[in-house]
Amino acid sequence: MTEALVSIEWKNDALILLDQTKLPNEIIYDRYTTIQSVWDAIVTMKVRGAPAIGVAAAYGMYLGIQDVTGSVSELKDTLQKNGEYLATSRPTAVNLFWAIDRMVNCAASLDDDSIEMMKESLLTEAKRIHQEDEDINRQIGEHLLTLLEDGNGILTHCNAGALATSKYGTATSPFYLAKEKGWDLKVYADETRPRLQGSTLTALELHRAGIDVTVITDSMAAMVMSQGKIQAAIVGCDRVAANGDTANKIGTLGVAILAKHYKVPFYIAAPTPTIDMQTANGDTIPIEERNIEEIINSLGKWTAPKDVQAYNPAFDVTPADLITAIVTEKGIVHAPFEENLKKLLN
Ligand SMILES: CSC[C@@H](O)[C@@H](O)C(=O)COP(=O)(O)O
Repeated sequence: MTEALVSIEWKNDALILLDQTKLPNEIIYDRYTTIQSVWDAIVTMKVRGAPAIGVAAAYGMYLGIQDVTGSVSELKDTLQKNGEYLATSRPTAVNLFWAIDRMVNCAASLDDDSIEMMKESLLTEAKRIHQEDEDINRQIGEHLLTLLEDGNGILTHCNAGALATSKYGTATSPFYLAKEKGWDLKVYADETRPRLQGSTLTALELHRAGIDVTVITDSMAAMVMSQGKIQAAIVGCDRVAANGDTANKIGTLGVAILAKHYKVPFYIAAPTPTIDMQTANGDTIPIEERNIEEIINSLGKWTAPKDVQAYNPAFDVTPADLITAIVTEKGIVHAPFEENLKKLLN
């Protein structure tokens, strides 16, 4: 077991981010002191994963008001504008917009404070968002663990791990907690084309934690399920719509369809900030499309003709009827999701 990697930290008045694009080969931490650099880190996926994007955005909002010295209303206007700017970084993970709103609403609730006090309160709010994420993940893990048994094989896709969050991860949280209990879970990590978050990140963090992890290519998931090696599939999410339809990393939908075929329960690990009751269903979740070079030139060389057409949606939507349960920090939600999510959030 090697020391756990911390992907996001606030230290000496700066945001410290582990550059996830360099993993697993290099462990490089960069220091961020401007909102523009935080925006860039989100766009280039140096920080990625819905909760980590939200936490980074909250600190980015704080960094963006450092030069404001005028009135309280000037500070609020700047915060609003900065929120609109950060919101252009990535479209799918609702945690980004949720964290921006939290910071704007925090400022709105501080009418009478001096500008310095407001800045202080906004830093406290960003730190609270950061700490809450850690607490939420542990609780999600405890709920997920009640659905598993010692010795189970679990398939996961992408990285909904400690690297994508403050600690524990969401989908990976039960793996860490099972380890604390002395259970032996066997985790299969889909490599997750095209950016390989499963092999570069999930395999790395679980391997460092001494958790039994096996990397497979995405196209092997059907085979391992057909061999009876998988007792549950657990994935994270970038946005859960009001009816339970869930956007997550491209390839998740395929895993859900396979799970249904092989009668394997398919669980979404969902922190409540990732549940978006304003979006009625999956049809209106904005799906990010990324540069096609991620597909045709991502392995250090061209893997297709340079000028060929390619299509690179970064997320897909799993319809609610393929989901066995949505596991949140507040409890486990089953169908009918719309009704039960409303009850959970009230
Ligand atoms: C706890 S992270 C949940 C999701 O954000 C994760 O599964 C995922 O799809 C991440 O996508 P990414 O494009 O790497 O940001």
